[in-house]
Order: sequence, then structure tokens, then C-alpha cells
Amino acid sequence: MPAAQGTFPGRPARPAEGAAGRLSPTVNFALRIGFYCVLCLVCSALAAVACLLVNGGRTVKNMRIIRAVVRTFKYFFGLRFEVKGLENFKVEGPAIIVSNHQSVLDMMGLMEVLPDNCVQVGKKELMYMGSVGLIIYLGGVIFINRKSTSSAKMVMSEVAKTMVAENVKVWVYPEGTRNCTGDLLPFKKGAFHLAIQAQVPVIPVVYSSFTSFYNPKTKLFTSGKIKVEVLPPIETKGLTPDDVTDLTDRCFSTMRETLFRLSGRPSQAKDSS
Ligand SMILES: CCCCCCCCCCCCCC(=O)SCCNC(=O)CCNC(=O)[C@H](O)C(C)(C)COP(=O)(O)OP(=O)(O)OC[C@H]1O[C@@H](n2cnc3c(N)ncnc32)[C@H](O)[C@@H]1OP(=O)(O)O
Ligand SMILES: CCCCCCCC/C=C\CCCCCCCC(=O)OC[C@@H](O)COP(=O)(O)O
Repeated sequence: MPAAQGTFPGRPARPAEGAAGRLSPTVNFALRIGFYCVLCLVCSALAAVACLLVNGGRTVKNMRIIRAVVRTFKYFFGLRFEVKGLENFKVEGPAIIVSNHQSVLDMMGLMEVLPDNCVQVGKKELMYMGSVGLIIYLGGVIFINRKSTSSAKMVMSEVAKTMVAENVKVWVYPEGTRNCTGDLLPFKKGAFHLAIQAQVPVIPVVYSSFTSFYNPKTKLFTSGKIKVEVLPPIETKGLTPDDVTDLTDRCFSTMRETLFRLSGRPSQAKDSS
């Protein structure tokens, strides 16, 4: 898809033109997001067939197939990832990975660094997105009902047991929703309860702000570079439920500081606005 951001020299821009000319930001945005959705739907259907043929059903092993497919998407959108700290994923055994969540485009960044044997926690509504829901199901994503705290907590407690038994890493977006403001939303505590219950380390992953190339409010969607940093694991051995708030705050501050540094806003790292 063309980024279509340039203006022909020598004449004023018009609000909307054909594909050969300069597209209005709204048309450009709609085309690129529409293409992303179609790409996801088509590739999910194809990947689902591959997953069923290779692995037979719902298993974390399917994430390797999904990862390989989604890693090609960046080329269609002119996105580049600069990744640092991948060695921090090499902890023995299971872990909770927490990262910032800006957009549906995050699936590309997720798959760019996703370690083996790692599943994500997702809202249950994702299951109803046609072939995308099917591939997410086949990949072993843990579905939670955000409208019911008690059922979400029950699912998470179950995950605390199975992730250790099955040696699986779990990827959680602790903001609990997408947020493309260039800052972090306050963290929900589910991931940190989970880490302490399972006594496994928390590994923070931070993606630089998308705001320079992607903003749904202003209909901006061009090519761009995303910096990704996998931070050192934070141990939870010996921590108790009383330590959940401290652990959450510690991860939040480290990730916010890193987010501002990666996004070129170091002076605001200590700003709480
Ligand atoms: C081709 C295409 C391919 C696509 C690629 C596929 C990849 C797929 C990628 C999919 C990506 C999908 C991406 C997505 O879909 S992101 C959206 C879904 N993910 C999340 O929401 C995860 C983050 N949320 C949480 O962690 C929440 O805390 C949960 C959901 C668990 C509850 O939220 P809720 O809002 O209901 O409640 P609350 O947070 O106010 O908490 C209330 C109280 O409960 C306490 N509490 C919380 N948890 C526990 C616990 N376990 N044991 C004991 N206590 C616990 C907590 O401390 C608090 O108490 P207090 O502290 O106030 O006293
Ligand atoms: C037969 C039904 C057809 C449904 C068609 C659906 C078309 C959508 C197709 C592709 C979109 C690609 C989505 C990839 C997965 C994105 C996961 C994601 O980013 O979910 C958002 C969730 O973390 C937070 O949700 P909210 O910000 O709270 O909301």
C-alpha cells in the first residue's frame, strides 16, 4: 500500500483524489486499515489450515506458524522494527511478559519479538472476528471476560497453575485496552497477581510511541520505525499478594520511563501528567 503522503509540486492539494494522485488522509487511513483487516482475515484463514494440518488443533505450537505469517505484514505498511534486549527472554521456565498496547497494529510488533511457548491474554470478543478469531483460538490465546471481574480472576488463577505445569510464558497487556496517546494508562493488576501466584518473573517489553506515524483521531497512517526494548526480568520469588501493588508500580514506572526514552521524550519521563 502506498503511503500517499507526498504533495505534487506546483499545485495546491485537493481534498480527495484518485489512487494515482494524493489521497486525503481519511481515504488513505481507511484504505490502509481496511487492507490490514483483509490481510489479517485472509492470512488467518490460510494459517488456520496450516495449523490444523501441522498440529491438529489448539496448541501454543501454532504460534510459530502465526508468528511467521504476521512477521511479513510489516513490509506491506513500510514499518521497521528496531529490537533490543531479546536476550532478556532467555529466562529458565515460564514468565509473565507485559507490554504497552497502542493499536490493532500491535500484533505485528508482538510477533516480531514473540518467544517460543508464549500465549497472550485477550478479550473474549476477539473470538468472534471470523478467521482471526479462529487463528487466535488455535494459537492457544487465553480468553477473559472483561465484564466479569470474578470470571476473569478465575481464568487467571487457572493460568497461574497451568503455565508452570506446561512451561508456558504468558503475554499480558496490563493497560487492558488500546491506548495511542504516547503515554501509558494506569496498569490493571491481573498480570502481577498472576506472576506472584505462579512465582515467575515479569519481563516488561516497551514499544515506542506510534503517534509520529499512526493516529486514528487525525487519520494518520504512514510508514514508520518502531523501537522495541525487552527489559530485564523482575523476579517475584518470595513475593506475596501484599506486594502486588508495589510490583505493579515498579513495572509501570520502568515502562513509562522507557516509553518516553524510546519515543524521544526523555524530559517528560518523570512527569505524571
Ligand atoms: C493474523 C492475525 C493474527 C493475530 C495474532 C494473534 C495474537 C493474539 C493477541 C491477542 C491480543 C489481545 C489483546 C487484548 O485483548 S487486551 C484486553 C484484554 N486483556 C486484559 O484486560 C489484561 C489486563 N487486565 C487485567 O489484568 C485485569 O486486572 C483483569 C482482566 C484480570 C480484571 O479486570 P477488571 O477490570 O475486571 O478488574 P480490576 O483489574 O479492576 O481488578 C479488580 C480487583 O481484583 C484484583 N485482581 C485482579 N486480578 C486478580 C487475580 N488474578 N487474583 C486476585 N485478584 C485479582 C485487583 O487487584 C483489584 O483489586 P484491588 O487491587 O483494587 O484491591
Ligand atoms: C464474521 C465476522 C467478521 C468480523 C470481521 C472482523 C474484521 C477485523 C479483522 C482484522 C483485525 C485484525 C485484528 C488483529 C487482532 C487485534 C487484537 C487487538 O488489538 O484487540 C484489541 C484488544 O486488545 C483491546 O480492545 P479494546 O481496545 O479494549 O477495544
